[in-house]
Amino acid sequence: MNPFLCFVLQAWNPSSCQVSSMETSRFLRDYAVWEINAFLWISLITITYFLSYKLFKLFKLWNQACKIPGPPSPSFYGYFTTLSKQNLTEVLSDSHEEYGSIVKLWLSPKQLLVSIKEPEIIKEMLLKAKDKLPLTGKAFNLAFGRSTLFASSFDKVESRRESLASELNVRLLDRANLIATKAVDHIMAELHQNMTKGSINCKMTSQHMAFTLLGATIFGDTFLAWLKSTIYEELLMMVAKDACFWASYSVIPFWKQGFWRYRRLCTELKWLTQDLVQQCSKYRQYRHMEPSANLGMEAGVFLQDNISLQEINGRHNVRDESCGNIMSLLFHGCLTTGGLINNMLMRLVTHPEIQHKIYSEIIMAKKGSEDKAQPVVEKMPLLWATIYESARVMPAGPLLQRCSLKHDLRLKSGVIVPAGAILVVPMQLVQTDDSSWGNDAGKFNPYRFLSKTEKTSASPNMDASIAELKDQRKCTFVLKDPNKNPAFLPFGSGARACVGQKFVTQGVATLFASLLEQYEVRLRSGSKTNSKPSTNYSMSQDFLSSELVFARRNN
Ligand code: HEM
Repeated sequence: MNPFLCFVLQAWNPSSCQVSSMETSRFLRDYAVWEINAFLWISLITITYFLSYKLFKLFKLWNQACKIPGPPSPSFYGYFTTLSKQNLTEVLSDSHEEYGSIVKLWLSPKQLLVSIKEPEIIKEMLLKAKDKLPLTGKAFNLAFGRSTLFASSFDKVESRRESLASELNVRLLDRANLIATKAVDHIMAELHQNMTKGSINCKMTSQHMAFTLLGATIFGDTFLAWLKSTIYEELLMMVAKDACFWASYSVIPFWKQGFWRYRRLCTELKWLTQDLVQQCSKYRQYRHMEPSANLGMEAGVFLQDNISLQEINGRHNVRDESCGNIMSLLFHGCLTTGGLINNMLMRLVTHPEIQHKIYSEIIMAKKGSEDKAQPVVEKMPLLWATIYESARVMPAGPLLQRCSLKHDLRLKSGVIVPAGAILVVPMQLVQTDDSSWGNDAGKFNPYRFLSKTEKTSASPNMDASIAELKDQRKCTFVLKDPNKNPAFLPFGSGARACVGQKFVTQGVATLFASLLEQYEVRLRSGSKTNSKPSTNYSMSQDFLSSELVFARRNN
């Protein structure tokens, strides 16, 4: 019988008054022992259940993973140690060659990576797997605070993605030319100034151009007039650089001074973002404007329409989330757009014949246009083809990554990828694969995105973005839709595809139309670079950070 129950029954018995104090203390000791035993048993059962569940999941993972082809693990710790010495894309390239279009790689006994190289299966996977790796969301969260655009779970980002996509692709696209032209004028003025110093660094300049283009898009004129933009750009890049490192700690490293220094930088960045948002709101109130009535979106999509400055100051949740979204978007946009601009500049200096043809195209398009001040980028197919080809040969990142956090992923081919496994698409392998791109897949050739036609008038089948060019031989080139090739993935695809694709390509086209009309871009003599960079899997840093000269044209 329960000792506590015995004690209560004895308490009803009058003779129990003579129970000695010794018996009472023995009873209390027994009772304590009983309670401790019960607690230990419950803990043991819970821990055993928890461990068995984990073990069951591990066996299930191993069992499901056995059916996916791939190289055996080099050690108990998987490929993790090997990958620090060898490039992951090279390892995946060898594995795909040996094991086919879907391969697995053990990163650790619990961490399975599945790589897919076949374009049709990739499309299917990118549609079905809607979550991103938890580490990515954690890094964004640590650096920029709560964000509803780059979180790992799809449920958290779905609605904000939609509102941003409609803002960028519906409301702003009509005015994308105008926004880019304003930003480009600003960039060109800075470029004129910098050229007095001689050459400029390609990588830094590209990043700055991307930052200005995006800032003007989100904040409009206010951004272009904002005095703190230079310090903001530096701080944004500093914060972004170390985000993954600090996020990789599973416990916050509060004992490290470096971590607190990093947190201070993050706070400073947030204050600056708030300052910029407030400048925008003041400007809007002063001009009695609707959000987005100015050139850019005036942070309207983030701040939600009709929120006044006082409200913004009072509603911390709205402000924190909006700031997180603005900072993460600026970071993602700057890094990717800067990379694309950098890559394009370098391709143009190493392929002067293409630069020359784009210049002829710009002059011809301008001659046929009524508005001489606005570059008519729709009439420049070679320029668009160069953008797509640059994005193809050197994508913004080596991998597209996804995961399905809750459910196993069943592919039509019969392969089942267990929940929680890391799914990756090796971008350089897919985008330079001979079977999708032909024998010259490794070469930079923008003409692969153009088809020749003898007709000089526009075909009725052309879509809006398709334009035509008459070159010296009077033949016409028509731009193909790059997204028709399932192996074209610089902006991803499926549920988490980039929402900025249309907008950013329009902006970059406007930027280069103005830039190449006014300048011929050359490598500074003596600047070190491969004259024809190859698309090997490790990008050449020499190639990416060369010194350039912008020589003014005599138009
Ligand atoms: C050259 C420039 C850019 C490139 C190459 C690029 C590329 C990408 C890629 C590869 C992804 C992941 C797609 C996937 O996993 O399927 C992505 C996501 C995203 N991009 Fe971009 N991007 C660029 C510029 C921009 C710009 C300018 C914006 C907005 C102004 C933007 C907004 C986004 C957003 C919001 C996501 C996150 C989608 C999500 O996680 O659900 N991107 N981008």
